[in-house]
Amino acid sequence: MATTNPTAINVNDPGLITLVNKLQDVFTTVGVQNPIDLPQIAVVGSQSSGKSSVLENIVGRDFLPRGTGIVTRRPLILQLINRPPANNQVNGTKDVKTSDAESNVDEWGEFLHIPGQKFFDFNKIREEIIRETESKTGRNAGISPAPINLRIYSPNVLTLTLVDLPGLTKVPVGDQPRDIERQIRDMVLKYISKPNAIILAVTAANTDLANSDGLKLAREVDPEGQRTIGVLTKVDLMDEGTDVVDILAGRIIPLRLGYVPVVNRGQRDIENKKAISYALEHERQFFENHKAYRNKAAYCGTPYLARKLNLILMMHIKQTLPDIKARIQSSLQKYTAELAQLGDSMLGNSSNIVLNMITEFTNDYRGVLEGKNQELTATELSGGARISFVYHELYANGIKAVDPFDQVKDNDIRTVLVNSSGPSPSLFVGTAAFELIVKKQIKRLEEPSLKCVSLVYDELVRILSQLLATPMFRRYPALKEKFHAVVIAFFKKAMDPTNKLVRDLVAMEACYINTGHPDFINGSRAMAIVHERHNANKPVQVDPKTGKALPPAVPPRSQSPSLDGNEGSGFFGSFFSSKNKKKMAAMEPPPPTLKASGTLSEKEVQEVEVIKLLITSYFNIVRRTMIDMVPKAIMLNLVQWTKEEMQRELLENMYKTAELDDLLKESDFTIRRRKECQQMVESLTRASEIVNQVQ
Ligand SMILES: Nc1nc2c(ncn2[C@@H]2O[C@H](COP(=O)(O)OP(=O)(O)OP(=O)(O)O)[C@@H](O)[C@H]2O)c(=O)[nH]1
Repeated sequence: MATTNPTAINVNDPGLITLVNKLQDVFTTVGVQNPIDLPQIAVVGSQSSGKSSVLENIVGRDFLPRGTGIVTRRPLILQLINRPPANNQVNGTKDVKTSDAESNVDEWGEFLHIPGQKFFDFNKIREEIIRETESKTGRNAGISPAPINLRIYSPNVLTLTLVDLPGLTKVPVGDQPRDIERQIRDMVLKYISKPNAIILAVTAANTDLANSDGLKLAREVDPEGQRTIGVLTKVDLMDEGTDVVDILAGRIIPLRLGYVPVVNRGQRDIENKKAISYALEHERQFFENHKAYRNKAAYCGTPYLARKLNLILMMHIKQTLPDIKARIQSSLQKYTAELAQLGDSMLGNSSNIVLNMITEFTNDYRGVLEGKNQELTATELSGGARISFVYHELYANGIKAVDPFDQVKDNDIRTVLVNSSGPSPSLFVGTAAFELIVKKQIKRLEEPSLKCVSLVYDELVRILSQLLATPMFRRYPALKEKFHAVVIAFFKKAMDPTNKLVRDLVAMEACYINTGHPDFINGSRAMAIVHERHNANKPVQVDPKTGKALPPAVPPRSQSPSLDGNEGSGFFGSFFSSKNKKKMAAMEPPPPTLKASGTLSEKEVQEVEVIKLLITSYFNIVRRTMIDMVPKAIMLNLVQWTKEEMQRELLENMYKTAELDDLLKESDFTIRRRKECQQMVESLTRASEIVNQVQ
C-alpha cells in the first residue's frame, strides 16, 4: 500500500494524512512542545447537537461517553489511522467478521497517557475516557482544557485527526462554575482560531440555523467561511414537509466547504444498544428514500462526510506542507546549533578544558577592553568604551564641578589674608594666603578621583559578568564561581595600588604649588588686571572655565569702601560695632572665633579679587592635570595591570589538579538541556525525513 511505503508518498495520496499523523507521533512522544502546528479538524456545536454521535459514526464504533448534560468535558484529540487488517496481509486468511460489540484484532485504541497499551474493547476506551476526564475535572460538571489523546487504528476508518470539544452551553447546571459558558467558549476558540484548523460546525437540523452556536463561533474566527464545514444532524427529526435543501444549496448561510446532512442514532437506539452498522445502514436508507434528498443521496450521510473531511484535510496539508517543511528545517537548525553549543558530554581531559577556558577568558577580557570583541553591539557601549565614558564624561565633569568658591567666600579669603600677614598689616597680596586656600581646594579633588577608580572597578566587574555569561560557563557552574571569585579578588588586589597612586597624585598637587607653571596667571599680572578693572570702577569677573578675566557684565557689587577706618568698616569694624561698644570700652579679650566681617576696604576688595583670580587660574591647571593624569593612573595600575596579569593570576589560582574535576561538574541545566536538544534533533530529523518523502 502507498501509505506504508516509506519512499513514495504522493501529494494526491491519502498517505499525506498518514504522514501528518506520523509527524504528530514523532512530536508527541518527545514530550516537549510541538514546534509544528499540524492541521486538525475541531468539532464544535451546542450541547446535545450530536457531536459525539457524528464522531462515533465516522469511527464506526461506540466508544464515547454518553449521558445527559455536559458529557465531553475535556478536549479529545482523536487520531484515526487507517490500517489494513494484519491477518489479511500476513496470512492471507479471510477477514474475521465481528459484530460491533465484539473486539476485533484489527481495531484498537491507544491513549497517549497509557503508552503501549492497546484497547481492543471499545467499552474499555469509553471507561478510560470517563476515568481520565474525572481525574482532571472531578466528578462535577467542571471542564478542563487539558486534552486527552486517543488514537484509533482500524481498517474501517479513514485517516483523520479530529478534536471533540465540550458542547457550547448557556446555563450552568448543578454545581457547574457560573462562568462555564465563557470557559467552554475560550477553550473552543483556542482550537478553532488556529488558521490551520478546520472547523466542523455541528447544528441540529431541527433547530434554527441562524441561532447555531457552532456556526456563530466558527464565524468569529472564520468570517469568510473558508475553513468551516457545516454538519446538520437530526435530519430525521425534522417536521414533516421541512428539509435542509435550502441550507445545502448555500441559500441560508453559505460556507465555501458546504454542509453535509447526517442521521445518527436517536437516544432510544442507543439505549437499545443498536449497533452503529445498523445506524449507518438506517442513515443510507433514510437519504436514499427521502424525496428531498433522493437525487443527492451520494452527498449525504456519514460516509460522505468522512470522505469529504479526509479530502479537505489532505488539501489543507498539501497547502501547508511547504511551511511545515520550512519550520522543521529551521527548528532542526536551531536545536543542532544549541546542541553544538552545549558541547559533548565527554570532553577531553579536565586540565585541558580549564586551560582553554583561561586562555579564552583572558583573550576575551583583553578584547572587550580594547574594543575588539566580536559580539560588539551597536545598541550600547561596551567594555573599553564604557571606561572611556567614565573618564571623559563622568570624571571630567565631576572634576569640573568642583568649584573652589562654593566653599571659599570673599570673607574667608579676607580672613586668611589678614591671618597670613600676621600681626603687621600686609603690604601686598600674600602668596601664602593663595597657597593655603588653593591647597585646601586641591584636596577636594581626591574624592571624585577615588570615585572614578571605583567606577572603573565596577566596569571591570561588569565585563567579568558578561564574560561569565557564556554557555560554556553555564555548563560548568563551579568553574564559573571559581573564575568569579579569583577575578574579583584580583581586581580588589589591584585597587590598593591604584587608589594609592590616585591619592598621591592629589597629594603631589596639594604639596607643591608651582606658581611658575607656564599657564598660571602670575601675581603681578593678576594685580594689573584687578587694578585696571578697579580704575574703571568695575569688578573683575573671572571665567570659571578659563580663569581669564572677563569684561564686566554687571554693575559693581560693593561700594568703594572708605579708607578712613570708620566704625563699621574695615576688618574689625563689625566686631566693634555699636552693640559691642561696651566690650570695646572694657577691653575684653577677643571672642574664641574671630572672623573678618564688615565692609571691605578698597585695598581689601582688590586683594580678594586678586587672590580669587589666582585661585581660579591655578585650580584650573590642577583640574586639567587631574583629568589627564587620574585615568592614566587607573589604566596603569588597574586596567592595564589586570589585562596583562589576568592569565598569570588565573593560572596561579585555578590550575590546581586536585580541584579540576570538581570545577568541571556540569550543571543540571546543561545535562537536561542537552538531553532535550538531542531528543528534538532526533525527532526533527525523523520529521524531516518524513516530510521529504513527499514529492
Ligand atoms: N434522532 C436522532 N437523534 C440524534 C441524532 N444525533 C444525535 N441524536 C441524539 O441527540 C442526543 C445528543 O447527541 P450527542 O451526540 O451525545 O450530542 P453531543 O453534541 O455530543 O453532546 P455533548 O457532548 O453533551 O455536548 C443523543 O441522545 C443522540 O442520540 C440524529 O441524527 N437523529
